[in-house]
Amino acid sequence: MSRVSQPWPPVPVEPAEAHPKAPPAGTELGVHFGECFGCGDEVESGLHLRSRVGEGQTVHSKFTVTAAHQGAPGLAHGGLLACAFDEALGSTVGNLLRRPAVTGKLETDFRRPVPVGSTLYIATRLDGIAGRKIYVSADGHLDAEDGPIAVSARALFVVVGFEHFSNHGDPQALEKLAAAHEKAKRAREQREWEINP
Ligand SMILES: CCCCCCCC/C=C\CCCCCCCC(=O)SCCNC(=O)CCNC(=O)[C@H](O)C(C)(C)COP(=O)(O)OP(=O)(O)OC[C@H]1O[C@@H](n2cnc3c(N)ncnc32)[C@H](O)[C@@H]1OP(=O)(O)O
Repeated sequence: MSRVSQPWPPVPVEPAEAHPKAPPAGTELGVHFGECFGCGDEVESGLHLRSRVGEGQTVHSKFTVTAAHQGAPGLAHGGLLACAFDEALGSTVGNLLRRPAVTGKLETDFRRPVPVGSTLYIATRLDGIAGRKIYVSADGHLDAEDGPIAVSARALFVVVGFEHFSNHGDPQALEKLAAAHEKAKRAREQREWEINP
């Protein structure tokens, strides 16, 4: 079986410019939702993926594989690894472009086994935009930022309106989340004012 992939992005794209209010390089990105399986603090067996903005429309994420993430004994489950990429890619789109978007397509290449106890360093880049379609890809390096690539992924995210989440998800939980974000934003602005009135 050939490993040669289709051209990427598969359609002509515009360069993906980061939003003017996107967090700058070096920013540690917080948890976007405590109950998120990918990054949430409240999910004990979750991935607890952590991300930092890199230079030039990139984000660097990492997570450590635990026994809760096994498929074969001692090895990470492929679906769990795909989940880590969904989170890393989605966080890159959400934070750098600041547009609500959902995963339309996610493709993964599993190149090396990922043992329990290892840390996957995921480097994600924005590849381009075509209307509502955002193309993004990532490489997951084993145990170091420049370690061997164990998994690669490419995804299409589709921009949606906020009603996507209220119509199809849990509107009450969404309101609570929006209120918590607003509170955190006000606290941040207050701190910035105290430092630099
Ligand atoms: C102000 C914001 C501030 C943000 C601040 C940052 C905070 C942090 C942010 C964020 C962190 C988040 C981290 C989480 C990460 C995890 C993400 C997930 O897991 S998302 C859950 C899984 N995905 C779903 O549940 C989608 C389910 N699918 C759908 O709802 C629809 O199918 C949807 C929306 C994807 C598309 O439906 P349609 O009716 O709106 O649009 P149509 O016309 O079908 O598609 C639009 C275009 O996309 C193409 N398209 C859609 N799906 C495709 C596919 N599978 N393959 C190829 N093309 C596809 C279509 O061909 C069309 O292209 P043409 O415009 O005609 O050129």
